[in-house]
Amino acid sequence: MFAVNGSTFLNNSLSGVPRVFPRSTQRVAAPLVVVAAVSSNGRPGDRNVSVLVENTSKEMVESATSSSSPSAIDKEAKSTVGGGVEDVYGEDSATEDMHITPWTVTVASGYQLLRDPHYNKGLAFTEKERDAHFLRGLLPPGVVSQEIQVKKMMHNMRQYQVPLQRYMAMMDLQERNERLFYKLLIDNVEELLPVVYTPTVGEACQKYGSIFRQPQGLFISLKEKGRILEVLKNWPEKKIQVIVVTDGERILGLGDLGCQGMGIPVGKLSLYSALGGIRPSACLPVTIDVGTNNEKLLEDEFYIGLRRRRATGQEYSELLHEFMSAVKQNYGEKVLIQFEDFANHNAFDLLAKYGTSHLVFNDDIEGTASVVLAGLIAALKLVGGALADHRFLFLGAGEAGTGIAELIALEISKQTGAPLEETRKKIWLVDSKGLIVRSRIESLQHFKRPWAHEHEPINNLADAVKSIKPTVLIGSSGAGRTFTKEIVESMSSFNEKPIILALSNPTSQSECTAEEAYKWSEGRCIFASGSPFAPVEYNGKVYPSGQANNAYIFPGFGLGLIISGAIRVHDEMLLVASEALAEQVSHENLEKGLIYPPFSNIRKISAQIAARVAEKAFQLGLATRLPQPENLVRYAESCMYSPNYRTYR
Ligand SMILES: NC(=O)C1=CN([C@@H]2O[C@H](COP(=O)(O)OP(=O)(O)OC[C@H]3O[C@@H](n4cnc5c(N)ncnc54)[C@H](OP(=O)(O)O)[C@@H]3O)[C@@H](O)[C@H]2O)C=CC1
Ligand SMILES: CC(=O)C(=O)O
Ligand SMILES: [Mg+2]
Repeated sequence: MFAVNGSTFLNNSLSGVPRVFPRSTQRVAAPLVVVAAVSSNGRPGDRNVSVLVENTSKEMVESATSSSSPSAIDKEAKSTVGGGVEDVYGEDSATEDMHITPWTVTVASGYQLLRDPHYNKGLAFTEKERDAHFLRGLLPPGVVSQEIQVKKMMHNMRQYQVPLQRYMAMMDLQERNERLFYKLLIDNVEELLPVVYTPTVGEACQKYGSIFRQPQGLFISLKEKGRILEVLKNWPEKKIQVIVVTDGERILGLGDLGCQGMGIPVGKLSLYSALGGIRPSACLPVTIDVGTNNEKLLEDEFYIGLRRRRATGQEYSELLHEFMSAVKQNYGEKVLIQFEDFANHNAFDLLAKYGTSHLVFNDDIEGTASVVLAGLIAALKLVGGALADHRFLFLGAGEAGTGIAELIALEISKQTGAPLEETRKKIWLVDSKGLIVRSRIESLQHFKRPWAHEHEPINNLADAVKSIKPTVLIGSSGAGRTFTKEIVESMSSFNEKPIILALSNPTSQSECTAEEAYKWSEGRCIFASGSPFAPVEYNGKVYPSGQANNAYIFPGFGLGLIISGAIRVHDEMLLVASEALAEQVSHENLEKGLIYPPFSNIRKISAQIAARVAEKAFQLGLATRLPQPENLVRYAESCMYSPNYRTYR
């Protein structure tokens, strides 16, 4: 760490680039707005705001609207008045040739309240609320609790045989009754995670155009170049804390899905709220549409995005730069921007470029690294030895593969004191052309070069396994069924307990299934996968397997950044997040062969991760939420969003 011009540089970064940050940013509480008024510039986003009726008196509405009411418009103007009888706000007194602002100030009551997903409670509105909020007659007379609503929804969900129908039912619920959606997801996380997240979200993105009903998130396309700040202001929520952004070029292991990648930021942010307790209103899903190279989508009449091939080079980077600048201008220094499912030829560069000026996190590179390191730390309790005693082989040398590799090397270096260049030598990667070796260095992308060790060329994984004899085999290729019987048997021939992680998503792209891994290793392997597999029965024994997915990390990681008011991400935070997650793996989990804790406990786990990340932010001088809270775990828990209904006056 070193200081230049009042900024501190941390020269230790997964992206290989020092992260830089100013030291003196203070947290400033935003004023509480009770009644939203029509803005003087007539922006729709500022204008059409619903507030609960109990907060609003007639005088407040009048005073809030008077400054910009069209009654202030020059009444001397000629021409006819086109609106008939003058309305209460004076809008109709504007003559036909005048420009007017089409604004409304409404209270969320009656019919509108039932259609506002933030406030709607459906049949759970009490008798008193039905009276106070003009709901009489708009609902059937029965009153039910939120618990009964959850029970009914789960009953209905289980009737659907097709996963995509469940996904659509969940999205409909999110659009209709947000709190019920989150209550359902939190209380049934293990059952519903595969619906709103991988694998089903993958299929949803592939078919996004045909299942599209209501837009979710913010779409920023090349058409909006030069106006991105304006577009951000169209989003109805103002206090954004986390943005998940994709350009749709590498959606899970499914490739370029263009604008239809929107399912991913929407899904990830649902997990931010359900698993990490970030308020839904503070979350903003964004898809940047620069076109797609997916010919099938370009020809699909239901495709929702720009019908052009992807912008690259300057056209691409200018749009991204405008977006990054607009975000900072609109939301300030402490909004977390999570890059998700960008192709690797952009992902590493974006992380390096904006890591020094924004609070950015690449989930595929950094979140995945942290979750896999956690699983490996836990697995050591089953296989023995220290990390440094193991040999690692990856199939896939992209974002996930090289990100994980770098964090493992960093952890070994931290534990042993050996230089990073040395610890990297324990790690080998195979890409589509074979083992990454020194003789290939000239043709390698920059993020692969640190892994080009001395070795004769090998062009396939099976031979690489035989030659390297890894103790840990990690699949991060996006290529399904690539861990063959021969490969798993080979791993099992020189390891008593081979560690095999098939990280690729969705299930169709998994390098092998749980059943294959346990069967081919005769029940000896320690297995986890990116998408979930049901427990496997082999030789009379049941083997449950864990989910090695960054969903364990990013919600708690983001919470930690937010509650500490962190202004930059640092690799040390990834390491402590891994340690915190590994500590949550119990003896009972390990006895079953599980190297991750169950998701059912995830909010408590996220609070632990958040506390450690926040603590690290304070230690590094990156936190701005001062003074530091005494008990960070309790503080993290107290900050978490609860989906329980609120009582309306
Ligand atoms: N479980 C989790 O939490 C996460 C899982 N993932 C999953 O990991 C997968 C990869 O993601 P990411 O790293 O971002 O993707 P990238 O495109 O960055 O990297 C893919 C890598 O796999 C290599 N590859 C592709 N096909 C083959 C093949 N048949 N044989 C050998 N190597 C191959 C590519 O080789 P080349 O470079 O030569 O083209 C490249 O090195 C995806 O399926 C994604 O869903 C990603 C993030 C998190
Ligand atoms: C899990 C995830 O981020 C991915 O597969 O891309
Ligand atoms: Mg991803």
